[in-house]
Amino acid sequence: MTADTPIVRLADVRLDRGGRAVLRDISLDVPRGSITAVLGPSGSGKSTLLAALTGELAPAAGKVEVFGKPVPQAKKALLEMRKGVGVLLQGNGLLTDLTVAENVGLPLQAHTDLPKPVIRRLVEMKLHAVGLRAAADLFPRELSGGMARRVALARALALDPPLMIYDEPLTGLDPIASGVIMSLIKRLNDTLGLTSIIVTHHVHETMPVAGHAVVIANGGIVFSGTPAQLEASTDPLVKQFLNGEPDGPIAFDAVARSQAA
Ligand SMILES: Nc1ncnc2c1ncn2[C@@H]1O[C@H](COP(=O)(O)OP(=O)(O)OP(=O)(O)O)[C@@H](O)[C@H]1O
Repeated sequence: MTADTPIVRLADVRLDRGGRAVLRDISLDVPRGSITAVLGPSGSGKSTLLAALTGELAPAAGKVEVFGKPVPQAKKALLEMRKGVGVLLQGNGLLTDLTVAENVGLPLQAHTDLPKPVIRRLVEMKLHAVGLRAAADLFPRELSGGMARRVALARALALDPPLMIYDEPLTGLDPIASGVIMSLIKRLNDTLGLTSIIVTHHVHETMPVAGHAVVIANGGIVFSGTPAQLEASTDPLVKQFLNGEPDGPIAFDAVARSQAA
């Protein structure tokens, strides 16, 4: 992989779920060091796209490459690739019986042979990176929603993955905590030299930190460009999504409505 190789590349990808195509003709390059926002209304296929990047879902057509190589199908090779991909899941996934430090240390214990004092030191560094060093001995129930998200972020960073994927990182957070998380995502990306993909429907909170935005709707990519280009777009589909309008070319609640009618 050269410095110019995109960290993630999708070429003419089709992704199926339950025997039907959810996304078609998806082509996308994520350059090293960038922050890319993948936006789209509920049910548009954001999680499906994520599943393709982490190798949970094999493409029905086209190529999905991470770190310059096709995402492996074989279990061992896939696990190896995943060590390089930090994923912040929607639900945080913290284990309630473990302290903050123990939660953050889990990936290091599972995937390295490092001695305990080294793991402890690395955990301290990760907690410091998210501004929570003082919370090391607390249990998840003692944390606010924003703190818990930051602990989950520290854990996702534990193995120093070059690629971070954030799945709806703002769900359930108030505006202040949301602002903290977004600036943290940006700061970590820039200071640690990461590449970040943020999958979200929170357009307005995400645009200030993103360098590139992709909107998926109606089974494909309907916009790809800078946040400024997104803001200036006159495409009715993009405008409907940005303005949160129920009526327009995006049929995002078509099923619910026809059932309700
Ligand atoms: N395992 C599955 N089997 C069948 N259909 C599925 C499966 N998973 C998702 N789908 C369908 O694929 C489409 C895209 O779903 P997906 O969860 O990727 O959307 P999303 O954009 O992540 O939505 P949200 O923002 O609500 O999480 C939906 O129509 C959904 O019903």
